[in-house]
Amino acid sequence: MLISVTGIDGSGKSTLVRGLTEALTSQGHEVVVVRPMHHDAQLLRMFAGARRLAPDDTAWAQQVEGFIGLHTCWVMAAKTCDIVLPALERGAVVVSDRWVADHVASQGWFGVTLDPAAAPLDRLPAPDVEIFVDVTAAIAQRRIDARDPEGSVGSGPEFLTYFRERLLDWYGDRPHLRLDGSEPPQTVLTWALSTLNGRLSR
Ligand SMILES: Nc1ncnc2c1ncn2[C@@H]1O[C@H](COP(=O)(O)OP(=O)(O)OP(=O)(O)O)[C@@H](O)[C@H]1O
Ligand SMILES: Cc1cn([C@H]2C[C@H](O)[C@@H](COP(=O)(O)O)O2)c(=O)[nH]c1=O
Repeated sequence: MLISVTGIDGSGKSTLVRGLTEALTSQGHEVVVVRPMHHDAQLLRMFAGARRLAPDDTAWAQQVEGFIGLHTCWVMAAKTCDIVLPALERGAVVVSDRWVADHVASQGWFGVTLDPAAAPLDRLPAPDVEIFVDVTAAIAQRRIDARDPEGSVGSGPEFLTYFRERLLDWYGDRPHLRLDGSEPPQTVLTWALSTLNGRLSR
């Protein structure tokens, strides 16, 4: 089973992923956690360098953001082939910290339109359960400020507001489990498990 956990930065995705991993492992499931969009530090420095090379050149900036957006799609494809598909084939529960929804919803902020014909997103497996941990931008920003006083890539109230609105659009009529991430972590976990345990025991 593939479970994706989606939400704006600071919404509590990683916290929920950790709770799910612990709970499902203790029930006897093999749980594999993946962060399909996570870039290593060297790649992030490369992106930052590319942005700095010509900061006032709009055409260059668009080219760089387009490259980063598309590159991330291929990172997801590679991690899916290396980690997700083999785990699903042997019957493990895969818990993914972000999935396609996160990437598609955030890219407009960077001026990037992902062309499904050029990006492999349509070929990635659809999650069996999509969990959307939803919090307001203000709550997320407070948590990010407390966690990363230096700031991080996905921060800033305007970005978070944009990202959340696009996620709400994305999930408009798609089946998903939306959880109120402003509740305490244990409450969010209990809600998620009550849905998952019904699906996993089938
Ligand atoms: N339900 C919650 N209530 C209060 N605080 C929470 C809750 N969930 C997570 N937090 C805290 O908020 C911060 C962000 O949580 P977490 O790292 O899980 O979010 P995230 O969505 O994975 O963030 P990012 O996408 O930026 O990595 C952490 O300091 C965490 O302890
Ligand atoms: C939401 C989003 C993020 N990214 C980038 C930003 C980070 O480098 C990673 C995500 O890392 P995380 O630790 O797993 O949150 O990916 C991106 O390229 N596209 C996005 O939509």
